[in-house]
Amino acid sequence: MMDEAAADLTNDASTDYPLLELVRQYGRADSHYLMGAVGSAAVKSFIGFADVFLIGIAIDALFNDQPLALPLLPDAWIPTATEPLLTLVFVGTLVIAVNAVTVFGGALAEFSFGVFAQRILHRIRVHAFDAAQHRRLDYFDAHRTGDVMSALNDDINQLESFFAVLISATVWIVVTLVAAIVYMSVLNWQLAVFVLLSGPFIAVLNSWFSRRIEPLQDGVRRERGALNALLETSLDGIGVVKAFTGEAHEYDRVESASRDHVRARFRSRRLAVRQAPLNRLVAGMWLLATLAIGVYWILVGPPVLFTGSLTTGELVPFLFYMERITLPLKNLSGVIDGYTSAKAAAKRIDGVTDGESEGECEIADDTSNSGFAVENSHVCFENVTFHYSNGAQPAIESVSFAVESGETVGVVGATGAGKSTAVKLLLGLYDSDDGTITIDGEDIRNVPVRCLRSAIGYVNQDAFLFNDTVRYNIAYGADGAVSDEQVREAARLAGVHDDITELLRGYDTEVGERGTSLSGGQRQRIAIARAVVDDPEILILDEATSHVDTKTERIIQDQLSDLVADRTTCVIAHRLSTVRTADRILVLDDGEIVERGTHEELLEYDGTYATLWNVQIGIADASTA
Ligand SMILES: Nc1ncnc2c1ncn2[C@@H]1O[C@H](COP(=O)(O)OP(=O)(O)OP(=O)(O)O)[C@@H](O)[C@H]1O
Repeated sequence: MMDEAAADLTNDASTDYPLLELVRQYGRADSHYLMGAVGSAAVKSFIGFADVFLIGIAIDALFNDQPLALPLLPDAWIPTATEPLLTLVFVGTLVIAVNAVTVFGGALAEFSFGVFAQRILHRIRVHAFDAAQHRRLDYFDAHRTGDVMSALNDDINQLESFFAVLISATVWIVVTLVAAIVYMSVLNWQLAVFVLLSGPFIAVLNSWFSRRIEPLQDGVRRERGALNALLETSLDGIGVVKAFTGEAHEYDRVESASRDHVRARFRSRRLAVRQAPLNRLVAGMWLLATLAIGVYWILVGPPVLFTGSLTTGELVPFLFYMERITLPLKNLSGVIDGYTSAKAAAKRIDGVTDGESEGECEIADDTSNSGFAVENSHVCFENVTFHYSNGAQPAIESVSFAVESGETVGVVGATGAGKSTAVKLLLGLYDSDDGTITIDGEDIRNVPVRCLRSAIGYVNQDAFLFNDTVRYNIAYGADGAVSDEQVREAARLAGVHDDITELLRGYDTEVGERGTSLSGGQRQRIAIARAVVDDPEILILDEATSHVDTKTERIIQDQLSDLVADRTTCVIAHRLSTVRTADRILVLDDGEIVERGTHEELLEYDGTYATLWNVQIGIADASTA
């Protein structure tokens, strides 16, 4: 079963024709490939049908003494009835020419469909990824990362078979049916009408199946997403799994999710496999009935409701065409199955791309394009209240404070008090429910996200590092646009330069997945270097030195003091010595500010802060005793 806590990715509000919408949105630039492919496939199928027609005409010319009537060819080219060998060679050459056109048309169609498929998939993949990374953070609170990855990977790959194979198969089916009907009508229009009467039966049968298969395909993709999400979290937390010998538990969870996926797939296949034999049965019955009518007509005369004559040379190709129709009908169920599966994938991709994004400003090389640049970095919270979408209580309630330009403010409070939430609101990662947050007097809702965030250097509690070199991770803070010397300077400020030079490959050392080849303290300091490398106007350190010993922390603070001196800085810390020298300290409790002042003022006030301080001093005394 799917994890109930995570929302389903499928966008049920999506258009009824999500695949058509994808082609319209992303396929326009390559529509000439699509047109070329459809045209080649149509020519291939239509011309390919001429061989049987030619053979039928040859039969009547050779055995029934009828003239060789070949439409579109000048009479002077056509052999007369007195030249049977020439007739045979002539028709044989035409059949070879028809097959050559068919082979060439088929190759051209395959090539063009392939190019179109790869180009449109590239655009969808890149756009879907970009849309995903611009979704608001609460989207990722509500959906599992593995599920989103499954949409960006599995579901987009699923579309490959739609663009590269299914469109061509559909064209083939349509053209085959149209061509067969045209050729059959030319041979005998009355028998062709009889064959057409099978159409409504087949249409009703297949629409019944597709209506039932579609929700089952949605279920398949949902279960696949859930399985992927589980695989991702299990492997992501492999260290914890091993430490708690949780392998058997993880195995059971994956086994159960895989079983759910197999069941969902089985439910949809079980229905789909009945479709092909039923189509075949209807087509076979019609073929037999046509054969019976045709034989009776040739031997006895026209049956009731039929008039005129029918020759063997007409009936034989007619039956060949009917047989050729049954082939696409046999494939119709596979095409419908593939189509519903691709439609389910498209709805999930739509679930990623269609929704509220962060309103990113045009990606500009400099902030001047956006019309706003943070200058004084004066930050003000006014009566800010915020609930997480899945939280019962507000994480922040009626919070008001102002940080003057160049000031350092410390934020302390018990775990879960709302400290990190406050800075996430300042970064615009979430939007407050009530109240306003301003920078330099401008509501941050009106400041383009890119401009806002490029003005803020942020070190969060995770100190997440990318699986790349130390240099890459530090330079990331400035979009990679910094010199090696700037990277080293940032590392010095963060007190990690010496540690880096002692690594095997210095700044070129690969830090491993999430930086696991480094110590927690090294990771935090590299994250600080990343935050300061671009010389941001505002610096936010959220538990940025919690893994660093107090001596190293003091060194970092001394080194950062120059940097911090002329910029607005917000330091969140549990260790109160970290914020002791701040210009102002805010004490948060249960989402509200309960005390504010300098270290000395708060000690004198003798409230929550003083109690916390005394406890920490007591711990320090106990440890040194
Ligand atoms: N993404 C989230 N979705 C739902 N609730 C959240 C989310 N992040 C935090 N919360 C809740 O919001 C409240 C405030 O969390 P926050 O992380 O701001 O606290 P904090 O003071 O920074 O805690 P700590 O010192 O432990 O980091 C907590 O009750 C927490 O459970």
